[in-house]
Amino acid sequence: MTTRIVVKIGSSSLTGSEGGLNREAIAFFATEIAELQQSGCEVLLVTSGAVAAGFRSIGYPTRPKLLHEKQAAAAVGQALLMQAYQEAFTSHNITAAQILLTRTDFCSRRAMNNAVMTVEELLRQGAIPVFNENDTVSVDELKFGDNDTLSALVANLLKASMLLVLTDMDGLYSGDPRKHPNAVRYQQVEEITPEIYAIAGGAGSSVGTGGMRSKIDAAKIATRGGVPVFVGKVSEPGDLRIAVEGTGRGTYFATTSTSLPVKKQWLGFMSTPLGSLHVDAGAVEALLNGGHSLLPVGVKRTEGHFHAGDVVEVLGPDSRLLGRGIVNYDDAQLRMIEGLPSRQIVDKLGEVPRLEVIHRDEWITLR
Ligand SMILES: Nc1ncnc2c1ncn2[C@@H]1O[C@H](COP(=O)(O)OP(=O)(O)O)[C@@H](O)[C@H]1O
Ligand SMILES: N[C@@H](CCC(=O)OP(=O)(O)O)C(=O)O
Repeated sequence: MTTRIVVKIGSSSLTGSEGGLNREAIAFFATEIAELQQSGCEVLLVTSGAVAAGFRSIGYPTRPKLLHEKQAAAAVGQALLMQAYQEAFTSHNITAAQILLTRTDFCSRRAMNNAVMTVEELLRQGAIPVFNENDTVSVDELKFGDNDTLSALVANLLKASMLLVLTDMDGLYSGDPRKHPNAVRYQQVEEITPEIYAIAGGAGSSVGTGGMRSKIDAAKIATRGGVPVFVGKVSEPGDLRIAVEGTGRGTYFATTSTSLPVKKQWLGFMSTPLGSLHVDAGAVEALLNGGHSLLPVGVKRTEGHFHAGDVVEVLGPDSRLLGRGIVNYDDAQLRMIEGLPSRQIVDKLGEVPRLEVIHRDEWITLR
């Protein structure tokens, strides 16, 4: 079986604080990827850098912060970024193909399947699919923002053997090394616990977006989907291959013992929840430890507008997220039966197809 590798390159590896593209860096990564491809791997690239590449050309002195300015910069920069990759890959006789995605593309199973088929065809033809978020059309509240999450979703969707998240730091440290010079590096993370989240900080450079925190988010999504992850630095010839082989300069995240089926991956990481249900302590116990369905009796409050079959998120009494599920009632029905024992549901609503608010088979724990 061919080894399928997703490589994500962050803005911090491609540009400096003054913006513009570091063409030497792009040529270096293209050479590393070409060598991996020549050794028989299929490589998919997820690259940031559109905003960083474009902001100076369009007249902004520093990386813009406002959405419409970032979108304008990305409209200029994405073309420059792609042109630079095309040139760099052409010198290795490789064709690069651009794929721009938004979060909403992942909400539609049809759009998603279509994207998968296109990518499979590109790989069959020996091309390198080059992904980025479609920054110019993404609306703020639905943006990935950084590309770490996007790279994890791509890795899961395309059933990659490994995800490599390349950045300017050689892995996860016990604190941001820019602020804690004595921090120590983790070579291997077996499980992403709240302690791991606690040590991961935000972006270190003025061009990066997500920092280590969003890389941990990405690692969680990918490892739960069965894809092991490397987060680290690739800067010397041969480093990418070494990272794939397991001795790279960075941190390796092991896959979880049971990987999620595609439907639950979609539910947990790709769907867009349309409402929130606040539940009581008994429901928390039933969902997290009992493997039970959520019943109306445990629901305290319903927020948002949704229909039966939509995805909602569920929050505990402390307002912390517990997970997501497919809801069996619309929001107006649910408000009528919040807190009621199951025997009273029929009195309120008449016969209902399913008594549970969320069935256990249509639930994913995200805590
Ligand atoms: N615990 C940590 N270990 C390592 N790096 C960290 C940690 N917390 C925060 N960071 C920061 O995360 C940065 C990498 O993320 P980011 O700037 O978003 O890069 P990229 O553009 O490559 O995605 C590092 O430069 C570092 O300053
Ligand atoms: N889609 C954006 C990504 C923004 C960004 O900085 O992301 P990252 O460097 O991966 O934290 C771009 O191309 O500029």
